Formats: sequence, C-alpha cells, structure tokens
Amino acid sequence: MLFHVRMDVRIPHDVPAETAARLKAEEKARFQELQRSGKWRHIWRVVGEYANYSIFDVDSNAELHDLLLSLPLFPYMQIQVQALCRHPSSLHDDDR
Ligand SMILES: O=C(O)C[C@H]1C=CC(=O)O1
Repeated sequence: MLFHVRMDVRIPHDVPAETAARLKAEEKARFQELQRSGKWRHIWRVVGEYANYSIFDVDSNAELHDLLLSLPLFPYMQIQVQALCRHPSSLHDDDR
C-alpha cells in the first residue's frame, strides 16, 4: 500500500541544541534504515521549509502508523497522510 506523507518539523526553541542535534542524527539513521528496507520509498525536501514529502510502501495503515510513531522526531512533527492507489492510465506496473 502506498501513502503520500507530508512531515513538517517544528522543534521548539527551548529544546537544547545538543538534544535537537541528537534527535536529527537518530532520525537520519532511522530514515536510512527504512529507506534501505524499501518501506520509505521516496523523500523530497519542500523548498524553503523544514518539511518533506515522502512516499511510503507498507502492508497496512497500522504499519504506517507504527512506523511514523517510531521516528525520533515524531513528537515535533505535524504529519498529513494520504492513501494512494494505482491510476488506471498509468503505464508503470510499480505504481501500486
Ligand atoms: O528532514 C526531515 O524532513 C525530517 C526527517 C525525514 C527524514 C530525515 O532524515 O529527517
């Protein structure tokens, strides 16, 4: 199942710089682990914002939910999820 996800990161100013740096490093490691697994298929930075658009490929709504909750920056993210399915005119077999 494919999902389009927007993540806006909002780390409060009172979070110590070292804590923010550690969370960002942990987030990067978790992201790369999920990217290697094939579950986090794509990511793009939103120009001019601390935000990304991503495509996830997971087995269920519950798996995506658990995966998002597992992100170290989750407490500081606003997340919007849209479920996707193959467009009937698409030429690409991997669009599902
Ligand atoms: O930078 C972000 O948009 C937040 C998050 C997503 C991947 C990652 O490494 O950090």
